[in-house]
This record gives sequence, structure tokens and C-alpha cells, in this order.
Amino acid sequence: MEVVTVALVAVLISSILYLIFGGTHHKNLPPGPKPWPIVGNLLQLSDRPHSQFAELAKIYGDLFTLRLGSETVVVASTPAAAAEIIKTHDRIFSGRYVFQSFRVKNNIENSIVWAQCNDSWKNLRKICRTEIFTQKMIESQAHVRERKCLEMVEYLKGKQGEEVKIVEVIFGTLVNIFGNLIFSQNVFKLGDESSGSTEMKEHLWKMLELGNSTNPADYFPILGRFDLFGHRKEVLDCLQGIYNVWGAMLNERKSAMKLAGYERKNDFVDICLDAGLNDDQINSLFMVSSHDLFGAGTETSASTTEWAITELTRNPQVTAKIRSELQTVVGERPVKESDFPNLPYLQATVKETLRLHPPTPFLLPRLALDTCQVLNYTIPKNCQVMVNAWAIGRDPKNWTDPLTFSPERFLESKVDFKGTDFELIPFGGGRRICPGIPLANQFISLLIATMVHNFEWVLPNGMDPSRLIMEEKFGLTLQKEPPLSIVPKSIA
Ligand code: HEM
Repeated sequence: MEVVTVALVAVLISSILYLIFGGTHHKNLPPGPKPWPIVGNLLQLSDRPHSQFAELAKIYGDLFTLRLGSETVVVASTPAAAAEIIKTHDRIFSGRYVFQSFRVKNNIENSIVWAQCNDSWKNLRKICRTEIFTQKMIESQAHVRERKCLEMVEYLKGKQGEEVKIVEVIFGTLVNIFGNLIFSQNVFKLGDESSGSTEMKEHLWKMLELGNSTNPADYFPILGRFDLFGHRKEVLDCLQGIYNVWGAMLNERKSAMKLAGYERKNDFVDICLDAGLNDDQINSLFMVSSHDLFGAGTETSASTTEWAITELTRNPQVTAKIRSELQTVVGERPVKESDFPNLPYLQATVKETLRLHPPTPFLLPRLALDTCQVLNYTIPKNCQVMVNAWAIGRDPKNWTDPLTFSPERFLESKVDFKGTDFELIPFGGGRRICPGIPLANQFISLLIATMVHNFEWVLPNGMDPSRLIMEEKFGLTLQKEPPLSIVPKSIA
């Protein structure tokens, strides 16, 4: 009761302040649906905002404005508007809007995702560029990803004829890949919920859950200081738990390295201890690894792979082409990442999946660091800016027959997702572009290729794949709802 009263009073105060000071300052904002007093457009929001905003863009154009509670949000929905935000005015829109639940001291300072573009952020991105995502590093760890995919094959072979929720297998495999790249340990045991590093697993799940839950303080920031729903405390507890697990692993490794006969593991821990990084740098790297890489990398890659398998289920002619390409290039042996340059159709399939199902449909929200003129409108300082990558990927002005899943469209095209072709921007662009693109591409390509190379699958209860309804559930990432269940059958 007390919490509700405080919330109501805070909303009232914030609304009065908004009515007095807000709304009159920025006359040249992009147009948008008329906001209601106090709540703005909040009550008009649907649970599929990416699709709803695509419809709004048809009415209001490249840029439109929403009032969400007391917050002003501008949405860019065309390649031209996206280019203005992430290229022309990259510096001004390089601010990150940090969700209220994540506004926890060490969380922001030690995160690439949530920090503003300050020296610490630059340093963390540099560590990523020079230590984690180098071509050499990615190639040297290919065997880890390949081994984990083979374990997935073994697991699925044991499940032939049974119904399997594919995202659980993919997510588990991805988390184990990360666990092994970073500290040479599995986090999940496929099919056995009770095993693996339970503590780490629980923290990771919780963080993902919190990322997907709504916090009213994001619409009425005046509520933020009270942490009324305890989300921030939960994030803090999770982070503390993750850091404790890391700390223990790091100390264990340092002691092991001093022993005679220590066998190198060549994971991130070894690499940064070898590189002579000091404790601060190592801590930064671990925090980035545990928090940003696990957090930003697993759910996005798992969601994309699940969408790819869903599209392949509905489009057996695409699956057949990938399989035939794999037969020609790979033959009977397992797929390797070094095969990818010779698998153009597989690569086109990954692009086509990301075009139709970008896992973060609005990228990650940016914040205007200053007032800025964009396409003849004025976007005020501190305004949140979203780019609707989902709408851009489906707009018939940008794509022929946009709702058809057709990797062929990329075979003769140079359009890529590296942040310079604004009709395909699942990874964002500019200085905040996703640093994990090379790794994400390897994960997703390897998982799809391994599935197609080793298995045929049908839907449970003999359901006709053309009747598979794909529903999108919006959270921090775009989920498939209900998750895809398949019945695998080994090809070998
Ligand atoms: C399909 C897979 C993925 C997609 C679609 C994706 C997408 C994105 C997007 C849209 C952003 C925000 C970009 C912007 O603001 O312009 C981002 C940021 C980020 N991503 Fe990814 N991501 C994926 C996988 C990964 C992986 C595998 C990693 C790491 C291993 C990763 C690490 C990060 C980090 C650290 C940031 C924050 C960058 C910053 O704010 O400076 N992502 N990602």
C-alpha cells in the first residue's frame, strides 16, 4: 500500500512538473499521435510496438514523436532517418538511455552496453577490439564452438522422435560456448537443468528476466529514486553474484598457474593473464565478459538462430539449398567455421533472418546528448531515440516482396549488416555499433549449418509447416512465442 501511495504521489508530482515545464519547449519536434495528459501515449502502446510503430511511420513519416509518461521518445523508421541518427549525427546520438532497473553503480561504469561514451567506455571497446574480437582470436577459438556444436548434435541424436524446444538447446549450447571461451567451463548441461554452474546460470536468467520486465520508472523517472519494485536491487544482487563467481575462478586459475605442470587452456582468462594485464584491466575484461558478452551475446544470437530454424521449417526449399551447398563443400565430415567463405547461401540465409527478425527490433535506445536538427525537425537534448530496424527490414520501399523469406536476394547484392547499409541494420551502426558482429555471425552460421547438415526435422503431431504461425513477443529482444518445438531425425 505504501509503495502504491508513493508511486501515485510521485507520478502526480512528475505530471504537474511536466504540465508546467514540459511540452512547450520543443515546438519543432517530429509529429506523432496526440498524447493524453499525464500518461502521454502510454495507454495507446500495444504489446507489439515494433509493428505498431511501423504503422505509425506510415502516417507520420521518417521520424515521429511519442510521449511515454513524462518522457519524449523519437522513433526513426526509414534508412534516411537511421543514417541521420547513427551516421550524420553519430556523436550527438551516441548517448545510451539506461533502463532504470540497470542504473546500478558498477553496472554502468563497467559496461560497454550501458556506459556513456567516456574514457572508460573507450577503454572497454579497445579491449574488445584488441583482445576479444580480433580475427586471430576468433579463429583460434573456432574449435571450442565446433566442439560444443558437436555436443549439441550428440544430444539431439539422443532425442530422435521426441519433441524438443529448439531454443533451449540453442541457448544452452551458446551459453556453454561463452563459458568455454571465457573460463573453460560449461554453464549448462543440455537436458539437465540441475547441473552446470548453477549459481552463474541463475544470475544470468535473472538478468535476462529483469531486462525484459517493464519498470514504470522508465516512463516516470521521478519514481526511479525509490526503486519501488526492487528491480535495481535485484540487478545489484545478480551482478554481485556474477562477480563473486568470476573472482573465485580468477583466483583459482592464478593459483593453478603457479603449480608445476599447469596445462594452458587458452581461454580469455589465460590470454589476459599472459598479456600481463594489470588487476584493473583484468577486472574490466571479466566484467565485460560476464556481463556484456554473456548478456548481449547469448539471447540475441539464440533468438536469431531460433528464427532461422523457424523460417527453414516453413521454407523447406531453402533448407534443401543449404543442405546441398553443405554436401558439396563439406561432405560427410562435421562443418567447420573455415568452410564459411565457401558457403554463400548459408551466409545469405543469416542475413535474411536478421533482415526479417532483428533480435533487438529498436536496436538499443540512444539518448540525444545535445539538441539537434534532423530532417528539418528539432530533437531536444535528453530525448530518447529509437531506430526501428524491424520496420526498415520489412518496408516495401527498401525490399522487393519484403515478407518472403528469400536468401537469394543477398546472393548478388553487396548489402551487408556492418552498419553502412541503412536498410539492413540489425547490429546498429556508428560508434556504438555492436562489437560482437564477427562472433555473432560465427555462432549463428555454425548452429544453422550444424542443424541442417545433421538433421531433418518435422513439427510435433505431424503439423503442416506451412501452417506454422510465427508470433513475435516483444521484450528487450524479440522472442518467438510460443517457442518452436521440433522432432529431430538424424540424417547420418
Ligand atoms: C544476432 C546477434 C546480435 C545482434 C543482432 C546484436 C545487436 C546489437 C545492437 C543493435 C546493439 C546496439 C547498437 C547501437 O546502439 O547502434 C548491440 C550492442 C552491443 N552488442 Fe550486440 N548483438 C548481437 C550479438 C552480440 C554478441 C555475440 C556480443 C558479444 C559477444 C555482443 C555485444 C554487444 C555489446 C558489448 C554492445 C554494446 C556496444 C556499445 O554500446 O558500445 N552482441 N548489439
